[in-house]
Amino acid sequence: MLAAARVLPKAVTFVTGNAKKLEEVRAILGSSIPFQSLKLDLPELQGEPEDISKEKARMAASQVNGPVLVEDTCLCFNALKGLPGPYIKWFLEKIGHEGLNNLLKAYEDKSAFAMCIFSLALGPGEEPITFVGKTAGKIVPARGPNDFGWDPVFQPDGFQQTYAEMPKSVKNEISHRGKALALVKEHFASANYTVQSDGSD
Ligand SMILES: O=P(O)(O)OP(=O)(O)OP(=O)(O)OC[C@H]1O[C@@H](n2cnc3c(O)ncnc32)[C@H](O)[C@@H]1O
Ligand SMILES: [Mg+2]
Repeated sequence: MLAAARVLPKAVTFVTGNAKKLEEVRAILGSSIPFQSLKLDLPELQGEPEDISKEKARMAASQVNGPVLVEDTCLCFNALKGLPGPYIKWFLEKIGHEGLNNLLKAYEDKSAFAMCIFSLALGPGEEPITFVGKTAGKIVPARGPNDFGWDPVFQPDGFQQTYAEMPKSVKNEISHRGKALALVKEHFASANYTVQSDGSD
């Protein structure tokens, strides 16, 4: 039985400063969840990945003044007990693909996992709901086009190609982001949200 419909004042806004993330979210969600997007560089927070994602959603919801979806992405090296994790953005920016490989030079274990945590806040002051997707793999010397973050150095388990080398459709099928969004879709399917028709502002 479907839960009673929760009426949202407007469509959910996916907030990100990253055009590549938005491209993947659009490709994965298709028309399954109607959403709009807003390019906003939210602060890079510190802490546990789930807390970071939730806090991002709280900040986004108060800025948008409505329902928002955000995500925070981590790249976690098992030999480094999960680091760089949520700090991968700065590691990538400062030391690049080669530096990421060098971080693991001292270790035999090159295994890693990519993790995406989406948070949905239905409005300002509302407790965000999180959806986690993880894909296991290993860190390899860069291969493939360099158009999205650390894609060239992450080779998912069971594949001979890095994320960067594989067709986008294959990445989206198996990726951390694809898995997290499958849970977001399930949530929307069961939550039965409706959007107020006169809610434009
Ligand atoms: O505005 P937001 O959504 O925060 O966008 P961002 O680019 O700041 O993203 P994060 O804070 O989540 O930092 C994650 C870093 O990992 C990169 N990244 C995220 N998803 C990726 C993916 O699927 N493949 C490769 N790199 C990715 C991204 O470019 C950042 O450098
Ligand atoms: Mg960010």
